[in-house]
Amino acid sequence: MNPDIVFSNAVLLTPEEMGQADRLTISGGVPGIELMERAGQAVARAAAKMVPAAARISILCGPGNNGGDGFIAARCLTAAGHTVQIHLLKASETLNGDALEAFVRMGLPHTVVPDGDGIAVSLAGELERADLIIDALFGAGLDRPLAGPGLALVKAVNRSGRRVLAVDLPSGVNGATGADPGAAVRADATVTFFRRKPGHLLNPGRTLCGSVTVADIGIKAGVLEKIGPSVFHNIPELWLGDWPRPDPLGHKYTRGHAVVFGGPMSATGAARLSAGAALRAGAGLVTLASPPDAMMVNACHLTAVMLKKVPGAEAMEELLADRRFNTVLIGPGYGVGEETRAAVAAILKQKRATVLDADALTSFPNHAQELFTLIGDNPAPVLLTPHDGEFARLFPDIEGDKLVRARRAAERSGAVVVLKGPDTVIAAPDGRAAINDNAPPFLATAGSGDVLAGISAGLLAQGVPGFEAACQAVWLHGEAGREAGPGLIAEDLAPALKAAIRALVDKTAGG
Ligand SMILES: NC(=O)C1=CN([C@@H]2O[C@H](COP(=O)(O)OP(=O)(O)OC[C@H]3O[C@@H](n4cnc5c(N)ncnc54)[C@H](O)[C@@H]3O)[C@@H](O)[C@H]2O)[C@@H](O)CC1
Ligand SMILES: Nc1ncnc2c1ncn2[C@@H]1O[C@H](COP(=O)(O)OP(=O)(O)O)[C@@H](O)[C@H]1O
Ligand SMILES: [K+]
Repeated sequence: MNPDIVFSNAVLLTPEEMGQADRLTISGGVPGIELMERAGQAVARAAAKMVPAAARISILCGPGNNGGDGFIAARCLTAAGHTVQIHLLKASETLNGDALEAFVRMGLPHTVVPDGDGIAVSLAGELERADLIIDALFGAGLDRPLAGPGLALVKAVNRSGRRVLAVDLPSGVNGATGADPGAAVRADATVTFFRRKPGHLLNPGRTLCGSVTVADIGIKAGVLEKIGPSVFHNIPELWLGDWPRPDPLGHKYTRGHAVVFGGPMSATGAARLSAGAALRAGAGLVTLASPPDAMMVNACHLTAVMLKKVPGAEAMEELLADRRFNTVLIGPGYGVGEETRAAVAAILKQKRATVLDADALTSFPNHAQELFTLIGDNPAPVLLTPHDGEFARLFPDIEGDKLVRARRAAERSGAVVVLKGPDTVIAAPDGRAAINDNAPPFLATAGSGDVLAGISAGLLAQGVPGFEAACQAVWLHGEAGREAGPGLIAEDLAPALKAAIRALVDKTAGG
């Protein structure tokens, strides 16, 4: 990975790390109120784009700096000719620091939400008539589930059915995990500052944010050197430097040869999907190794993918002795049980780049440590691509949010773990992690995961390092899903991959 990535827009910061960026900037000579001014002005600009001229805007302000951003936005929007109603969750006497300064600078009339578990009918009515509600209740400082008037206000906002702009995060969403313990605001748009947080990408946070924009508030990227971020947004910027560009003087063997081990006659489709995707992802050659009974059906369906008959363990070892097969994929449609465990062990002992998916994961619940030892002894990259169910079987004691679970699993197994779903997390044993957000829900279709495993193998075959190959594969899978669009089935993904790769290569003009 390019070391400059820690300064890039792909960086994600936890609320604590964002606080550190804030403190480093302030100690570097930029007053906190200046950061808050820029943040509040960015919120006002975003709000102005969401409403007509002379609109009615209700701004809900919490007791901390999130509320401070709200006061600045209120001042700017009033100056721009909008009618702004300001509601404080706590009396202004409780404000301090930059938020108090922002309140004083605002100098506009406001009301304080009375204590209790409900809100006044008049406030609920006002929210229902607003052209826009700005949620500046809680952001990075949320440290417990909402309760009392804060909770009542959030519920009223969601009941109002009006457009909502959240400041930094929808109130109630945990910036580090995306969790919404209790309740949270459902926003149409969110303006955050400097860099995104994991909670903007992990569900349910991502859905609650609506569209996210990141405003520059004058924090310099240089502060990131001290913070040392390790969690990233899975965007091309993160891994473009490792994108495998074919050597103009090369040949098919210089692009790698992936072998996919397929299942018996009754379950051949999954491995074929993987093999086709590996070829589309750029592997120079792909061989589908099948048991004898599956040869005919595979032969009837395949053209560019090559076939090899593998009647048993001995034949498998013979095939793997050929070092030109530089990447192995096993699992899709392979079958669950002891034979699969033995096959996986034989593969990992060959110390090749390896992708273990589906049945290759499901075969190990009571033998997980055995698997992790084999992975630890293999210096080549190993990718595990579980969905939540497969993950729970392999790592039954690992709990927590998705980011924490994927990172712990990677650390324990020594593999790159791709924990799949709408917000797939890719985690490396060295602590790096990336969160993906480009996958459309149409990807939840039979065989879609087999395609992802195949793309991963195709990239590993071209020599891409494990973490980067997994990130590239997950992103391309998402792009292929968007390209194929509604109504897609897994067979559509490999052809759509061509357009996704073309768009990527055109963008980088790197060929
Ligand atoms: N770089 C930065 O860190 C910047 C931060 N800014 C704003 O500052 C915000 C963070 O400010 P704060 O750290 O003051 O945090 P918040 O304003 O998000 O909330 C903190 C306050 O809310 C209370 N609180 C937390 N959870 C609660 C709950 N569930 N119920 C009731 N009260 C609760 C806390 O005790 C504290 O008083 C960011 O979200 C952003 O909007 C901006 O002003 C610009 C710069
Ligand atoms: N709601 C969703 N939104 C986006 N992507 C999804 C969603 N649900 C599943 N996916 C993706 O679809 C793929 C499904 O893989 P998997 O569960 O292994 O299915 P299969 O075994 O049928 O191939 C994964 O890459 C996953 O991230
Ligand atoms: K907020």
